[in-house]
Amino acid sequence: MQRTSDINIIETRALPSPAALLAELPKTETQADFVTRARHEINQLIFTADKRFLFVVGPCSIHDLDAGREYARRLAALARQVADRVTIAMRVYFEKPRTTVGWKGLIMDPHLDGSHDIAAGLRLARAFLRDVLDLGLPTATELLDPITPQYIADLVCWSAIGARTTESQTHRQMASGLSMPLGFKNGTDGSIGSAINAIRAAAQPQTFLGINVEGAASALVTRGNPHCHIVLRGGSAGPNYAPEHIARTEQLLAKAGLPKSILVDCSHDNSAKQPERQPEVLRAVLAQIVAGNTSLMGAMIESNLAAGNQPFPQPKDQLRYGVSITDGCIDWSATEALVHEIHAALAPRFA
Ligand SMILES: O=C[C@H](O)[C@H](O)COP(=O)(O)O
Ligand SMILES: C=C(OP(=O)(O)O)C(=O)O
Repeated sequence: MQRTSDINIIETRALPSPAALLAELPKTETQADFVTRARHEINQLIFTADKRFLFVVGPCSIHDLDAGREYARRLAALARQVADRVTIAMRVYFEKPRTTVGWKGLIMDPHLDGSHDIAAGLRLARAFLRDVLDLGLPTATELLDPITPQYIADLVCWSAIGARTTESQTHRQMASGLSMPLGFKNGTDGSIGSAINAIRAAAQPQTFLGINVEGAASALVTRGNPHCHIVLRGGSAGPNYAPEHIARTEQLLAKAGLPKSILVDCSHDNSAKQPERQPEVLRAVLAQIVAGNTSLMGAMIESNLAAGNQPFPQPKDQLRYGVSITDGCIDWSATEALVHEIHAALAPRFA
């Protein structure tokens, strides 16, 4: 008989079930309480008149756990200094969507060598999330593969669906079952409509194919996630954080009957992929808030210990410490200065 399936599958590697990984790396009661409180606080910031600002900041991707932990320690200390006006969540990004191909993140290729040891990647990701939570820092990540959440979502305080997947039904269904506040990015072409449709779809009950905690193929029936909002990240036509873009987004949200809650990603097409331009985007957002805007709830920045990025792939022992292997980032001192700038800019709101 002619073979008609698996013609292009070379190998199938079994993974531990989510239940097995959760048992191996359980969360503590303290971590569960912290995640619950952080999600609640972020929801307050995004969906109510709470005056505090959500700042999602951290590396474009985590590839070196020691550098990631050093970054997290510094960020946790900084977060405590500004907590009265700014809630900081760390970008703990383990899954990278690629325009064509490239390294797909720590979960997919933790050894950075193309061996794609996903079981190790899931284990490292889970352990790292626990470490960040133990520092008292809320965790933020992009959820890309629809199976990944079963392994790590219990440790995630805020999540994003990226520009390349906001239009995907699979991701909207997944979002409808997630327990944390979640931002849908506008499309890479700049389309706001796909993110608004995504928020509406994710708010509805959905039934979709996935795995249960034992790893068995299952139909997952969701309640709908009421805590989804838009993230403006610019698009191929240019940035979308200026007052006219914000006003247009507010109009479209209102027309769709959605809360006017917007987070601006200062990176990607909002900074023409030039990391050093992120501060100017953030300052433009702050200026709008100071001028009275009430729909801008927060911002995101890609930041690392050191500035820029480095070519990848390259031999692991030649990688520079604290430098991104995906998108370029601003360095620690610029990040620290920006956080204090946000805190100072918000002073009139709290006067
Ligand atoms: O934030 C990360 C990148 O912009 C995204 O993963 C796409 O990267 P690429 O265009 O280099 O593939
Ligand atoms: C991939 C990312 O962003 P976007 O989906 O906006 O390109 C990201 O924030 O890492």
